[in-house]
Amino acid sequence: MFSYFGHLFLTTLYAYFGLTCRFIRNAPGIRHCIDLVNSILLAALRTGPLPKHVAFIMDGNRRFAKHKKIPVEGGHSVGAARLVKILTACYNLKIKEVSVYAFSIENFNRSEEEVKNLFNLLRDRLTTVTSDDNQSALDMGQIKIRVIGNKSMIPEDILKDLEEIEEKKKHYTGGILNICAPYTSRDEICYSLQQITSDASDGNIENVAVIDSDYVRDRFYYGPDSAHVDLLVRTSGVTRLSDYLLWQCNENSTIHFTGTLWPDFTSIELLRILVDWSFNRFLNLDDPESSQIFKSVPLDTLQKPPPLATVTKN
Ligand SMILES: CC(C)=CCC/C(C)=C/CC/C(C)=C/COP(=O)(O)OP(=O)(O)O
Repeated sequence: MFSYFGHLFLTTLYAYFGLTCRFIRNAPGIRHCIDLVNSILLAALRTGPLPKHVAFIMDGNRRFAKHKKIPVEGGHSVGAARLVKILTACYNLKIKEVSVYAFSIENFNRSEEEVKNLFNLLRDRLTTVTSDDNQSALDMGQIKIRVIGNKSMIPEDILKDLEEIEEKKKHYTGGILNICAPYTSRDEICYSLQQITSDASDGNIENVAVIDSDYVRDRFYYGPDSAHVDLLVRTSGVTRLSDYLLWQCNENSTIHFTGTLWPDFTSIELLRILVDWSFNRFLNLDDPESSQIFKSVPLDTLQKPPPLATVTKN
């Protein structure tokens, strides 16, 4: 119960904080107060349930660029800077694993120039945030970086640099950042099937019954080390999954769509989403067993079908 009221308090504090910020955040000297309230909020949020694995579909970079009348690559660049801020917030909250849809296989249909710019941006940003003198949250938090997807589609020079970064960070245990590029779930499932067929033709499968869901998952680009996704956030008002993490989202995953364009997506908005998630998880609203505690009528009596003997046919 204490925790329940703690969460109520947190939500109220958050609403107040969010409202105040909007009006006063540019006033001189106010930054310190905001940072202080922010750390109190983070500490309070950490006392409740939090997702272990959060994924983002970072959508809306080009529309942002169009609104701001800047070139498309400017939109992607602001988007990448925003990602670093969001990752910092996630790792400060001790969220163990974050996945981002940095490049869908479908994105190869964009102009050659945009594709080239996106890969360069990916390489350059990652090199900067992981360089030894950068002191970013990613490095300070000992975050392992993994490039997840069909690596054979990545230009050779970029792949070489990305693999160097992966190699340098592979022993880190503070958290995981999965950069999905070039990725689609269907491609990942096909990849797993190819591995399984190859296992079979090598004579390594004696009984087909060994091919269960863990066996299929272990042969994904993601590999066996990943947790299922607890929370998937898509920005920009588009309500599609775009072939992202179809297997990794299970029956308990929450999908959150927000109208905010990715470059405008702030850690405050992420906090609000996490408060909602945490609150729902605390009340366990999706779980009929535990939600009975909060309802006066037990759920099973609400939906009970009539006994078979009383059903009459006309
Ligand atoms: C370090 C690192 C991982 C950097 C990633 C950079 C980044 C933010 C990539 C996202 C690219 C992308 C295709 C965004 C979708 O918006 P869109 O281009 O589809 O925009 P739209 O929805 O307005 O058309």
